[in-house]
Amino acid sequence: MDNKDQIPSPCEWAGGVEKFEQLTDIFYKKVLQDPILEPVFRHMPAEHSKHVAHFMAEVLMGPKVYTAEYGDNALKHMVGKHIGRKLKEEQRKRWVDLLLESADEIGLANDPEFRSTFIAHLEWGTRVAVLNSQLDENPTTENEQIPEWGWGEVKGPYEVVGSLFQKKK
Ligand code: HEM
Repeated sequence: MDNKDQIPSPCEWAGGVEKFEQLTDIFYKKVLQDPILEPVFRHMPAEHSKHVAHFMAEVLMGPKVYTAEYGDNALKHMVGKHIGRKLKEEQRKRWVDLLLESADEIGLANDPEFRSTFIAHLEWGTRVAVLNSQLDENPTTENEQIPEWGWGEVKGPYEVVGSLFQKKK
């Protein structure tokens, strides 16, 4: 087997879909206590937290649970939820801060490699959400796939066994 087949996805490395459900569960409890974010999320449906967990896990190359829930237009549905909301940088920043606070509280994997790829996804995703929220129409086309976010430039923790500065062959 090619060695690459044994590399865990970031989702798997972090503990799978359940870990992301745990993360968003505590995160949205904080959101509803937060003066900057509460007005944005006050009408969210009860299942919102789970849906965001499923989306995040799928992006981080986990099982396609979000796609299974919404079908071929899953990405369009997700993007559509942000359209027209006119989100502000202050709200985006607080969203990221509270999510990272929640990650530490539930003991989400905190190795440099996982956190680096995770924060890169959050930076990208939240900035895209703010940009999309300024639009009045959904730019996503039919059947557009949910993006995949891998280990990126840091490679995975599988490369760091033994020594932090081990040379790659
Ligand atoms: C990586 C960043 C983000 C991800 C992965 C994400 C993911 C999602 C998903 C999957 C949904 C749809 C949930 C469903 O299917 O029912 C959603 C809806 C929503 N998101 Fe985001 N989001 C992100 C960033 C943000 C930010 C920064 C804000 C605001 C500060 C935000 C505000 C909302 C709101 C208000 C909804 C609609 C909630 C409702 O149905 O009432 N999102 N998001």
